[in-house]
Amino acid sequence: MRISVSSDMDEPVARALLAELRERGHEVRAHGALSPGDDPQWAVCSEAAAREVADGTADQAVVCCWTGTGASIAANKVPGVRAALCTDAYTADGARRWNDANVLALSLRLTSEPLLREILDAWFAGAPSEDPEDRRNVDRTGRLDRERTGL
Ligand SMILES: O=C[C@H](O)[C@H](O)[C@H](O)COP(=O)(O)O
Repeated sequence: MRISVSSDMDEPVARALLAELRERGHEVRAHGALSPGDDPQWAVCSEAAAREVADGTADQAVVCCWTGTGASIAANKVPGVRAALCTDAYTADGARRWNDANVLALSLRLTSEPLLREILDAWFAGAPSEDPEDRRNVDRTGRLDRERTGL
């Protein structure tokens, strides 16, 4: 899978995320503090990673900041993006299953390396639910994108 990764801080867990994704065979593109010369501000690098999902350059993205809040807010402003701030594996599984989330947001502060691996296991094992009610909910969030973009 092609995964865009952003972080506003060059923290050990963000480096571990890059390594873990590469070890799992993903093609990784880094943004922000993980890419020399990039603007590391969370609003900028999270948007850059999320836009790659929206335009099809990436299949998914993982966006990180200290709390995960700014990264998830910025990513969710990009039409077509459904970013989920996940602090545990159960939430990551639900985000893929029920919300068809295509961007994983992580807190650099809360996510230890073992927890990171659990979250990634659940995220990549999860597939979107085919339950019609779940689909209706996800589709309805697309209506908000259309309202904002006029498309
Ligand atoms: O939501 C925002 C994030 O948690 C940022 O990572 C945080 O604001 C970083 O703050 P500073 O750059 O002041 O350390």
